[in-house]
Amino acid sequence: MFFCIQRYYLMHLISKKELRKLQIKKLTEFANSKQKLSEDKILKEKLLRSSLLTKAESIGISVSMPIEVNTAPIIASLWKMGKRVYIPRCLPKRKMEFTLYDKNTILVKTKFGVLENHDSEAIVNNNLDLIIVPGLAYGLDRNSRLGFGGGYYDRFLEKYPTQTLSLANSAQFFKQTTWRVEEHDIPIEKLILVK
Ligand SMILES: Nc1nc2c(c(=O)[nH]1)N(C=O)[C@@H](CNc1ccc(C(=O)N[C@@H](CCC(=O)O)C(=O)O)cc1)CN2
Ligand SMILES: Nc1ncnc2c1ncn2[C@@H]1O[C@H](COP(=O)(O)OP(=O)(O)OP(=O)(O)O)[C@@H](O)[C@H]1O
Repeated sequence: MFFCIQRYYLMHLISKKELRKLQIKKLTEFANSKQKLSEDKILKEKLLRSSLLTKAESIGISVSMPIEVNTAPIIASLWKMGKRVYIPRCLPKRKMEFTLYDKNTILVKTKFGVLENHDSEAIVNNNLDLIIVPGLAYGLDRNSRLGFGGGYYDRFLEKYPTQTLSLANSAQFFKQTTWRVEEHDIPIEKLILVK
């Protein structure tokens, strides 16, 4: 019986690649809605009240693209709270590091479309108290996460384990993980949901 159920679920799991494509389409449409604006606000407020955040002094957070939860107002609040904010930058071999981000930082757009700090003198810190991990989809049953497919966060977190948190709007979260989770996929410690 157990094996039959397990087989049923395996047969109905979607590949990460397929779901990525579906989610990018869904999130692109959602990005233009009023609902997204209101959910961004709710998620920001919930995050700022969470104990993981209040306890953390150094925080890793990405500069969002339009289809992601808007991190600009979150970063502004973190600065006001006196937190040290670090943003990721991609390195060769799908590696990533975090660089200090303050009001004087100049951001450069990469080929992939994200803003990064490319200053060679930037302060690098990969030992952060908390990392807010971006994603396209999250599964509530396993705290699983699907990203853009670079494998940057899984590689990074394997080397520099720390507390992780993700913000999930209504277009990003799934009650069940309907995609094939792989061995290298690191679950997110805390998911903050819009509802
Ligand atoms: N806002 C934000 N920043 C982020 C991430 C994210 O998900 N969101 N990342 C989360 O991981 C990292 C960047 N993730 C990436 C994921 C995939 C590819 C990628 O597929 N690149 C193609 C080339 C794309 C092009 O040249 O246009 C490749 O390497 O083949 C690049 C970056 C770090 N910064
Ligand atoms: N820790 C790791 N060590 C080696 N390879 C890895 C590791 N994590 C991921 N990979 C490889 O990177 C590729 C992309 O992984 P995956 O599909 O999990 O990316 P993702 O989590 O969606 O992306 P991202 O973290 O950049 O948002 C896969 O080929 C995977 O095998």
